[in-house]
Amino acid sequence: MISFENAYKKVLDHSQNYGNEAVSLNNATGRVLAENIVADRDFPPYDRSTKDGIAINFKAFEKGQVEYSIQGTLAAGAPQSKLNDSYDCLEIMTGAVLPENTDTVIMYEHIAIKDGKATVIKPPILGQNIHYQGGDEKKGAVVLHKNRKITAAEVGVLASVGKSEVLVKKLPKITLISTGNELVDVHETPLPHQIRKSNMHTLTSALKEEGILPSSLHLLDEKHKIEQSLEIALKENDVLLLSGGVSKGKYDFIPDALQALGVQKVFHRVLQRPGKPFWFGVHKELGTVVFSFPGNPASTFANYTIYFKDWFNKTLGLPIPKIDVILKEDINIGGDLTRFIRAEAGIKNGKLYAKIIHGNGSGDLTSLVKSNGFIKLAPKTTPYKAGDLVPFIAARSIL
Ligand SMILES: Nc1nc2c(c(=O)[nH]1)N[C@H]1C(S)=C(S)[C@@H](COP(=O)(O)OP(=O)(O)OC[C@H]3O[C@@H](n4cnc5c(N)ncnc54)[C@H](O)[C@@H]3O)O[C@H]1N2
Ligand code: MOO
Repeated sequence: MISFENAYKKVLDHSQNYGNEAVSLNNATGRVLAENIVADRDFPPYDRSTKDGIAINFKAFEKGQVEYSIQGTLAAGAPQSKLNDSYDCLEIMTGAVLPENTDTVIMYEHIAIKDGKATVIKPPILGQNIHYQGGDEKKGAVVLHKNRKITAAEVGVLASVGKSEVLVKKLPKITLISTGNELVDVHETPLPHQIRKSNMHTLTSALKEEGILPSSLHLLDEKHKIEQSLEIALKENDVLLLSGGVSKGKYDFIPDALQALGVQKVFHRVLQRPGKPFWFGVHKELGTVVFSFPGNPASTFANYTIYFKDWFNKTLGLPIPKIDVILKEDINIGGDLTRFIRAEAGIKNGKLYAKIIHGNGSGDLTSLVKSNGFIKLAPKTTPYKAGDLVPFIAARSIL
């Protein structure tokens, strides 16, 4: 058995690069940018008015002029115009190009208009209400760096630089595989000795949040059948996520089957709870990465969150989140296992605290919905104390 830290490092060391693909802008949300995005022109591309009002030449005001004849009106979308007489003004709308021979915009609320003349009520400051050309970004500047997750704000920037197609990181092709004769489908009524499959649905839902639509497969505990199906799945996928069949039972065929099919074991069994019998390996020729999680629903979910998500982030070039929380209560874990304890993190007085959610061990799925992640406690013979700072692995948004 290896330590958690060692296992975690080995998993991250096997992060992959699946290359890039172009997607249309409207399909880019949630994907990871694979190219630097450069401003194709200055931002903004011209000196623009930020208010509806009048554009003046400030020198006229400095010389004591408060009443200006209105030369005309400028709408956004009209080409640049010119103020012919420095002692007149032009009405200007928000977003319109500042006319030549003007340098200051006064909003309507600060003037009074009567008989084609505008009278200043509130004295302006030179250059007010103008968003200058290149004030946000100069043409050629990198406005978005690659390895960034595309959200609504990035989509807006991509649209404004004319990117109707965007280069993003390719996502791995994933199949989820559940194992076990005791499992029946969700729509079925289980017999007293059966249970409904939940792991595949949990993982499908988790992967959907990452923009991946996985395939899924169920294997009965039959050695030959397992090998046959795994052989095909290994060839057709980049990643396999399995649940069950990896501990010491008489029907736990998965580790042997994977190795017989050429998947190189990186490790099996980790000094952690839950999720101890985790098996991880890579098929060197095919490049398929195999996460074979213990079947207990809470163990599958914990190991998906702890290992797969960080592997996935690293694979896509995204940062791996690191959060520390303050323990709300004492807890004694002892022993030699790294513990991942379900907890509810929340902010109080600007600080992030974690309340432990007491559950019934790895088989207890219901306590997962009461938590928003796991506190990670390294093996320690003395108790952790309320007030201690410990790492937190978020399984959902914590705010
Ligand atoms: N002698 C030992 N026995 C066990 C050990 C051990 O070290 N020595 N480890 C225990 C730990 S810890 C875990 S975790 C489990 C993991 O067992 P497996 O990975 O072999 O999983 P299964 O036996 O197939 O299933 C365990 C449990 O989870 C239920 N299950 C499985 N798949 C699903 C699914 N898709 N949806 C819902 N529930 C599922 C299954 O019915 C079992 O109840 O081993 C311990 N034993
Ligand atoms: O390692 Mo198991 O996941 O504790 O029940």
